[in-house]
Parts: sequence; structure tokens; C-alpha cells
Amino acid sequence: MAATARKDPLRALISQQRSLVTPRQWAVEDAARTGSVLRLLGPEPGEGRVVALYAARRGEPGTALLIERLARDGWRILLPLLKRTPDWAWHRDGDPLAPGWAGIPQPAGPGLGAEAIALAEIVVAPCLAVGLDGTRLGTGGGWYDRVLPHRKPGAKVLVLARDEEVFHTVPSEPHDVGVDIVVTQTTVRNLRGS
Ligand SMILES: Nc1nc2c(c(=O)[nH]1)N(C=O)[C@@H](CNc1ccc(C(=O)N[C@@H](CCC(=O)O)C(=O)O)cc1)CN2
Ligand SMILES: Nc1ncnc2c1ncn2[C@@H]1O[C@H](COP(=O)(O)OP(=O)(O)OP(=O)(O)O)[C@@H](O)[C@H]1O
Repeated sequence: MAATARKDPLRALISQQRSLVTPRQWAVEDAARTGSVLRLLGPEPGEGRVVALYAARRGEPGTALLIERLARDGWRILLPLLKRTPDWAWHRDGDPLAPGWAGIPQPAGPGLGAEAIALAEIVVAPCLAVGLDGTRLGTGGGWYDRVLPHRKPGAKVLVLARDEEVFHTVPSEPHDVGVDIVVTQTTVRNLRGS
């Protein structure tokens, strides 16, 4: 079966599993993933360093606490603007986020263009599933596959996932962009030995 046809059943399975996770369980897991990412980025303040994150909606590995902590540590934060064509806007500590496409929180703007991702040294991307070979299964819009090629050379792509969403490999197509780091509630994996 073609990869594209194998993606949807896996998306449905993971979405079903995620729908069974209680708010309490999300909070515990999110706290663990947040701690791991903060440790990975190092103890010193970000001081103007740039990270591109996603603003999670309910039912995705959370980023609210991570965004808050990074902003307070001085990191400059890029968040997606939820148009079909990828775009980014700055998010400053305390700025309100309003629900956009599919209820995902988004900053007010202005849009900086897809290429703004090139400012970031690390990109925290959403996934539904991830392979230890670096394959990533997203929600199906191709948004990250279109924007990640604009990232700075050497910028790491990190995904947040649940333990049961990590496989040896997941269905992928030539346009799919690989992942460097996988953070779950129990593990941090550097996939490219860097
Ligand atoms: N939390 C989270 N953020 C994320 C993603 C995600 O999966 N989860 N994305 C994962 O890829 C990207 C968003 N993907 C998108 C895919 C399609 C459209 C879209 O079709 N927008 C319409 C309607 C806009 C509206 O209603 O305001 C359009 O532009 O016509 C928007 C965003 C980036 N941010
Ligand atoms: N670089 C690209 N340029 C144009 N179209 C693309 C590109 N990457 C992906 N697409 C298109 O986007 C659609 C969805 O791709 P795919 O199923 O890989 O999304 P995804 O990786 O799950 O989603 P996302 O990247 O938003 O998390 C496909 O029809 C694909 O052809």
C-alpha cells in the first residue's frame, strides 16, 4: 500500500489513543516533556536566541508551559500563523493567543513570512507519530513539510510525542522532512547522533 494510504489509519489510531488520555495524565506528561526540553536547551538564559514552537491545542502534547518558561528565560519565540501557507509571528511573554484554525491558539501577528523559521536554532514541531529513523507523521496538511526546508542549516527539529507514538519507522513520502530529536514523557532521543 502506498505510504499516503497507510498514513491515515495510523493517524486515526493515535487520535483515538489521545482521546483517552485524561487531563491529569496530559498534565503529568507535559510537565515531564517540558522539563526535558528545558534541560536540553541548557541552564543559561536564552537571551535573544530564537526557538520556533507550535502552540498545542487540547489533545496534543502540550506546549503552554514550555512557551511560558522559554519566554521568561529570554528566548525569542516564533509561533505558527494558521494559514494553509505557512507563516510565523513573534510571541512575547504574556501576549494573548486567540483560537484560530481547528481551535489552535495563535498569536495576533503580524506575519513574518515562512522564511522567518530560518531565525530559529531549534524547531519544536507537532507529530502524531514518529519513527526512530527520523520519519514523522503529522496531521496531514503538509504545513511543516513546506516550512521546514527554510530552516537554518544545522537547526534541529524536535518533536514532542507520547511513548506509544514512537515506532521504528512510520509511513513517509519523499517530501517528508526528518526529525532530529524525539522527546516523550520518559525519554529524550537524539536520532542523528549529534
Ligand atoms: N498545534 C498545532 N499547531 C500547528 C499544527 C498542528 O498540527 N498543531 N500544524 C500542523 O501542520 C500547522 C497548522 N496547519 C494548518 C493546516 C491548514 C490550515 C488551513 O487550511 N487554513 C485555512 C483556514 C484558515 C482559518 O480558518 O482561519 C486557510 O488558510 O484557508 C491551517 C493550518 C502549524 N501549527
Ligand atoms: N514541500 C511541499 N510542497 C508542496 N506540497 C507538499 C509539500 N510537503 C507536503 N505537501 C503536501 O501536503 C499534503 C500532506 O502531506 P503529509 O501527509 O506529509 O502531511 P504531514 O507531514 O502529516 O502534515 P504537517 O507537515 O502539516 O504536520 C500532501 O498532499 C503533500 O503532497
